[in-house]
Amino acid sequence: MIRKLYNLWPDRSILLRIGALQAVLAILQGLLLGLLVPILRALLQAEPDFQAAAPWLIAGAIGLLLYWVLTVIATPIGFAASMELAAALRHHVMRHVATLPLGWFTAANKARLARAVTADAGNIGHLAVVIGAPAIVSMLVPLTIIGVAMTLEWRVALVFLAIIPVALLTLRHSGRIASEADIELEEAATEIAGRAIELGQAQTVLRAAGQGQSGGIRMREALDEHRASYRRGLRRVMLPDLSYTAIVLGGFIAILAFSVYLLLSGSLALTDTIVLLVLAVRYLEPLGNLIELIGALRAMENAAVRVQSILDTPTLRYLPHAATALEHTGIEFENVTFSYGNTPVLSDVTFRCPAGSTTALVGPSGSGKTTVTRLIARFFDVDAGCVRVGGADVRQLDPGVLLNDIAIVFQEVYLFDSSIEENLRLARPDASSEELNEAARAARLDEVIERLPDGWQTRVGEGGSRLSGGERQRVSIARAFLKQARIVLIDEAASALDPENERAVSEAIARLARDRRRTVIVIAHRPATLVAADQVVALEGGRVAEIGSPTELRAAGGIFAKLYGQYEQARSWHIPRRN
Ligand SMILES: Nc1ncnc2c1ncn2[C@@H]1O[C@H](COP(=O)(O)OP(=O)(O)OP(=O)(O)O)[C@@H](O)[C@H]1O
Repeated sequence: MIRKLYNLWPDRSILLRIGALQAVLAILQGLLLGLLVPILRALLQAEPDFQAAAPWLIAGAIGLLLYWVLTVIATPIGFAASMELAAALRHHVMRHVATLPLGWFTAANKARLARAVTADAGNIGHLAVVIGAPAIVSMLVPLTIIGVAMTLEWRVALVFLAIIPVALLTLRHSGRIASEADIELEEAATEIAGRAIELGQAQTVLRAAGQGQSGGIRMREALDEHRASYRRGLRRVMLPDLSYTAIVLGGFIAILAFSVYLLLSGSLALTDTIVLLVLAVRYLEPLGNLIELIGALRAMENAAVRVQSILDTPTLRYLPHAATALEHTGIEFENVTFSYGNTPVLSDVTFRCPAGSTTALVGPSGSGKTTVTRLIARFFDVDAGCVRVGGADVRQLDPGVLLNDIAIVFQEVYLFDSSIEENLRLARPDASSEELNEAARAARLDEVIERLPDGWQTRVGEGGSRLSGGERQRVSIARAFLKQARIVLIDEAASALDPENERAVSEAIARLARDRRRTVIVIAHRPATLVAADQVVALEGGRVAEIGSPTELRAAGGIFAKLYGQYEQARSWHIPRRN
């Protein structure tokens, strides 16, 4: 896993440089400690021999200087490398999610994504360097010290060596538990982030329903769970951590006891005993640090697993022989079956919208109308059957080709917090001002712009909050005109707009549909839109219940006739009639 991530490093030679530098630093540290042997031997005599110690002291000073210079060089290289890895990871993840089906973007996954590109990528980059360096030091310094101890007293050196396997075994166990605790804690943290996103998105709904507090309760639950898992984690890692510390301390006591025994039995000189004990302290210190390093290493590995799990999410697949242009603008559903996860939504849906026609999609709430439009724009892929646009399976169409020719007018129109002009230009950045004006006129947006304080340059607020729902929809319809899209998918507002917007939006939709160069599919709620359609596809429970012209279906007295009656009734309640 970690190797996979290291492969993402843009310039891997930098890793070799860091590794080599750290190895040199570690060996240098060990050798500097080795210099203690001749120095202490010369100085710890009854008559200290400064002359004998002097060359070793000079060598030590030069070694220390070299150590300092190498550390100064290593620090910025490590910093640059960690930034590079984090940036490469972030780009990689963002490129990947841009190709995922829209269904993937749930609140929980948005939270995972946010953590992956912020904390996780940053930690991986940082820890890769921060752990890498001391890990090399913590391995090489003890090994160098064992080499030095061998030259002094091989039997004590063996005690040094014997500590390693026992320590590593405990370390492995402790690392596994630390890793499990870290995974649990991270899951709780992601849950908090998901709830926070959900809470932000649902504010309007929660407040409107007087449920602002219950939103807070869900958040508090997540926070409590996070705190609890933190405490659980601490309790779980405490015992293995303490055992490891006990082994390291026990190791020192063993070295001390054995060295004193050898001293008392006359086989080890006092100076060598002191040197061995100094070496033992320096030997055990990096071993002691390993417990923290292993925790950080596991945390990094877990972060890498989380990032990798996003990178492993399958992207939309493209069938071979990609079509590079639409032959016509007809749309066909052939035995389409689709579910969101395990929830079946469409079953065996078949219908055809000839090029240039207008099709009204009707059906009770939840019957799958919006899903039909999403499948045409390939926000999701069908489970079975086939959706064809311009004669080609949408999975064969280059995404650019498909979306260039499709404009979508959603019920809830999202606008960016910039000017009306910029929001419109999204549809065609190179449009001339004449084309912008024409699109605005066609969508009856010109009347709205005239009223706004700064006209075209008026900022619309986040999500378009400074415009009414109907006005936002007019912007969206103007985008469709401007884009000159040959296929338009419209989700007509189900709730009644104010009379002025109602008329303007209906007129604009009718104008879009009148142009026979366009194929229009409209999820229709207004009797006027329904009557103007060439055909009606009525869905019920995810199946096609009726297909025919509006007149035929009204006469047939089925589901369409019933819905038509309901819509008419609803209109008569909501729209004040003027006589
Ligand atoms: N992203 C999603 N994930 C899971 N289920 C979904 C998702 N979107 C819609 N559904 C479910 O799929 C079913 C069909 O939804 P769809 O929005 O297509 O119906 P609709 O006919 O357009 O409804 P409405 O008229 O209320 O907008 C519903 O039961 C809905 O809850």
